[in-house]
Amino acid sequence: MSETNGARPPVLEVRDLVKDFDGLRAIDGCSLSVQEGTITGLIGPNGAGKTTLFNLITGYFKPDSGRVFTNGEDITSLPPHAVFHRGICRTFQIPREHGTMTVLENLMLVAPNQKGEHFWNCWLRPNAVRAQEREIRDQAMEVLEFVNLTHLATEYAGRLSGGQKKLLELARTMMARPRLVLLDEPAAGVNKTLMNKLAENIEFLRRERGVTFLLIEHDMELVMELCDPVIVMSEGRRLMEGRPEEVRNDPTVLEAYLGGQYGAA
Ligand SMILES: Nc1ncnc2c1ncn2[C@@H]1O[C@H](COP(=O)(O)OP(=O)(O)OP(=O)(O)O)[C@@H](O)[C@H]1O
Repeated sequence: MSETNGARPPVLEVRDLVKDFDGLRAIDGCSLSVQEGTITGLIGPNGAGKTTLFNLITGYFKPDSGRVFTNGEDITSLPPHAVFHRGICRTFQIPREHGTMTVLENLMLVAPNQKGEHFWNCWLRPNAVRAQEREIRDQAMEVLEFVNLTHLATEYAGRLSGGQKKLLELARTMMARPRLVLLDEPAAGVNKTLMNKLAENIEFLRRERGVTFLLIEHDMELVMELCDPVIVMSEGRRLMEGRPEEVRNDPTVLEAYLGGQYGAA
């Protein structure tokens, strides 16, 4: 268990993580934590290690050293499905929808503990399986309404626009009733109207459902509007953390961006 000094442990804590790729140190002793009920921003220049950190937290990569905790439980190197079962969901920079399934089916697939997954239930308890399927469908329709995609329920997910796919990703995480959602560049490729909708939804889920968010984003307008605190990563570790306005005005942050490939995000 993580040390907590009597206080409630953070929903996510990363301690001294290191990850090398063929001699390149992508994550270099990174430590940070995310407090429950926040929308925490994770920013930093290209190549700072943000996506790699997400992959380490969610079990897609194994760290060379260091630990990851959720609510004090050590989840270092657990496989992705085990991390998911601890209430941690993520989205990807490039949405990973099932293109040949409908939008509704994409959502229904995510619901946890489906009775129909077990052969014996289908055979011995068909009514229970059907009742649960109806329940999951209703939940999926509710989620679709929330993200304004009801009119696309029967559309193949592969035919959605880039922005709609981002909303579908958020909808998929909602189906899993997560405690912590890691969003990788939710606004990238999304038009202003959909981006506002996305921001509204994220804030609603935090406020009304108690979901915590850790959000990688290059769109500083969105970060400033939505995130508090903001963590800045540079060269594989945490450079600083603060209120959005503190981060924006910090000279070391500016320097990290100017030293990076593309200047300030
Ligand atoms: N699978 C991999 N194999 C080899 N190198 C990798 C791999 N994944 C990431 N890297 C390298 O690790 C470093 C950190 O990359 P990462 O994608 O985590 O940065 P980032 O902060 O998410 O960047 P961006 O904002 O551009 O998405 C980069 O130098 C990248 O080239």
